[in-house]
Amino acid sequence: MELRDFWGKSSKSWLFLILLFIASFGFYSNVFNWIPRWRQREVSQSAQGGSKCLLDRRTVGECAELTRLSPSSCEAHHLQGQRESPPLSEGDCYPDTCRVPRVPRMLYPKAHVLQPTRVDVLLMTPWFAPIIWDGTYDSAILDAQFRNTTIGLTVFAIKKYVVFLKLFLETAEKYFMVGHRVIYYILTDRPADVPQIPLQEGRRVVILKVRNYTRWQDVSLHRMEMISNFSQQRFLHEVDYLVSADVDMKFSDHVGVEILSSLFGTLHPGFYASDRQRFTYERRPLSQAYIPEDEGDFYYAGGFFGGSVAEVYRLTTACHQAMVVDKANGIEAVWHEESHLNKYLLYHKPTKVLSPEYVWDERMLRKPPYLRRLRYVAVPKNHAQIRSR
Ligand SMILES: CC(=O)N[C@H]1[C@@H](OP(=O)(O)OP(=O)(O)OC[C@H]2O[C@@H](n3ccc(=O)[nH]c3=O)[C@H](O)[C@@H]2O)O[C@H](CO)[C@H](O)[C@@H]1O
Ligand SMILES: [Mn+2]
Repeated sequence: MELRDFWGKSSKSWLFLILLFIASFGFYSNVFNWIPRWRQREVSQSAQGGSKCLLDRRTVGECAELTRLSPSSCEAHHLQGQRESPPLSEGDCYPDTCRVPRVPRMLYPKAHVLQPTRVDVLLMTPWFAPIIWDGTYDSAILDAQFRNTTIGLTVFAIKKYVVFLKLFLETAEKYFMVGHRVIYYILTDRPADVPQIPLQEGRRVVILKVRNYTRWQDVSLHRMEMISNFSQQRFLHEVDYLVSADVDMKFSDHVGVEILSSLFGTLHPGFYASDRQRFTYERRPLSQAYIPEDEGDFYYAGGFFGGSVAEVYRLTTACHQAMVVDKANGIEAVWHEESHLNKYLLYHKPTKVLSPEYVWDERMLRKPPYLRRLRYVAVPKNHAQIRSR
């Protein structure tokens, strides 16, 4: 082969080789670039299973809650509808900035600044949490605000208390969170005795089998532990808010999303007008539920409380741990888990407080005129008979 020919041919080969090299370099450098991106994606997906929302330091559970209500906020960082493992740190959600609700165009009567909706009852706690009374809110606005929210209602029906389930569920279908997604979590030792009730669309029953206890007080006390455990196992992944309710009650009027907030408690119907010295708090310093005479905001009922799953998880875990300490010290708080609930809500101020409209007992109490609606009321029960084995 002549030299010219060689150079003629080989320069073409060289050119071809150089081009090939450049092309494959470009390809591989992209591939190597993608690898860290893959890794990053894996990390961010596992971070979703971790404990923080990367975007704004809110707990991920609350971020998921926020995502559903204000889709612009966290969505970029989280797969929609996917919930996270339990947020374990405190102080990472600021009650008045947790949620900025977005609503569509709506027509409703304008509020009048110089015409208070109620003048006969307290509408706000000293820490600016609304107290929920009839006439103070507009359900249409709230329903829009809380659209796409799923509410879990936990109710225990252990041993003979299964008899209360039918009326409880039937009345809940009529009055509880109508138009919203609801999961009834029925915690029972007798799954076969859970009645079948026709449910509206978007609502379902989940039966969770749990153990029973000989003493009724232990059943009541262990509710905190069980709610705490199930919050971690499933509630955090399945619902936005949790409401814990006694089963020996019935709904008798609207109970809707006006109650929902990070953490809410209900004014006990027997004590809403009392001085704090008369509250039946635990008064023995040995108990973890101890509250001194000169402290206390309200006396809250053990039979109706709730909040975001993250906050209910914190509350129930703290109350359960306090009860474990009490047991080790050989003391049981005077009103069982209700005493611990009151201690917790004294030092973790609820973001909404429900008026006694939300827990009432018509046989024990005379209805005052300012109590316009009775929404959730006690069903008569024979204590000796129903609490026996
Ligand atoms: C309306 C209200 O605020 N009620 C509270 C009040 O008593 P109550 O006298 O209403 O207590 P209770 O007998 O209703 O027991 C509380 C709940 O525990 C469950 N249960 C209890 C026993 C049993 O054998 N099986 C069973 O399933 C059931 O869901 C029941 O509703 O004080 C209790 C603690 O002393 C609790 O704080 C209740 O929440
Ligand atoms: Mn009860």
